[in-house]
Amino acid sequence: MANPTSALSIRGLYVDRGAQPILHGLNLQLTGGRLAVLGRNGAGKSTLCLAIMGMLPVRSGSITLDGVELAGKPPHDIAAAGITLVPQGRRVFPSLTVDEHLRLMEGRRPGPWNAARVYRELPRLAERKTNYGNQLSGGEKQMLALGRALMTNPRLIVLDEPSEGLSPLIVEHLLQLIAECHREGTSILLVEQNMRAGLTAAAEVALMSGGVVSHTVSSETLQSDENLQHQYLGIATH
Ligand SMILES: Nc1ncnc2c1ncn2[C@@H]1O[C@H](COP(=O)(O)OP(=O)(O)OP(=O)(O)O)[C@@H](O)[C@H]1O
Repeated sequence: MANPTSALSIRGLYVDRGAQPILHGLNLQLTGGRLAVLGRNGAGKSTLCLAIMGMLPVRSGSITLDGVELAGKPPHDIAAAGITLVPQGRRVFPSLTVDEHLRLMEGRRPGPWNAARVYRELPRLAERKTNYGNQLSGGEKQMLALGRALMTNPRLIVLDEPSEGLSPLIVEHLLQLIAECHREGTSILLVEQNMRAGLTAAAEVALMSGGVVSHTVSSETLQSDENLQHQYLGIATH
């Protein structure tokens, strides 16, 4: 039996980038512990992730975690509330070592994750402990971005396209670790263009286009509906 997970509720979210409106009254509910958000390039997925983390201003709307309003709060308050983001592109510092990245996050929130456990679960990082960010491969950077996020012992982890540019083997390893976090009670919001990764990670999928969530469907429904795949992910039907 999984531990109880936190509920994320987003209602009527409007977010702009510069003068351009990007999210247009987006609604999303994560109540079952794991939700994948799938959509094509430009659907607004990264904008959503950054807005949840307080890294883009919310024009209007509500973002709550277990009923506590977070919209309009700065990123450090949102991190303190237990949300962590694994950003698109990994954002690893070129001149910090693997170990320094992890130590930066040490002791932020109590919980089962510490550097020893990150090294145990991601042994490749232990081998690269003294290497600098700019010496890591794409897969190693993604492992570090995930390890660093886990060091904060999050209640909700938001992952923005973690599978981008990685081999299927590495993606599988990361998804296994994410599933383990979920079993321990962390809620997972996995944003992807890669349908396979999204379907593996969650039983429920929010389909995003044009800055809103248009449908929320089960992963079985998406898997069997080629029209939906074509419409939201641009996967060719035949
Ligand atoms: N820094 C920025 N300044 C202004 N507009 C931006 C910026 N970043 C993205 N946009 C615009 O916001 C819209 C949504 O982009 P966003 O990155 O959220 O989409 P996405 O679904 O994550 O796609 P991708 O997978 O390509 O990142 C796009 O029209 C994009 O051109």
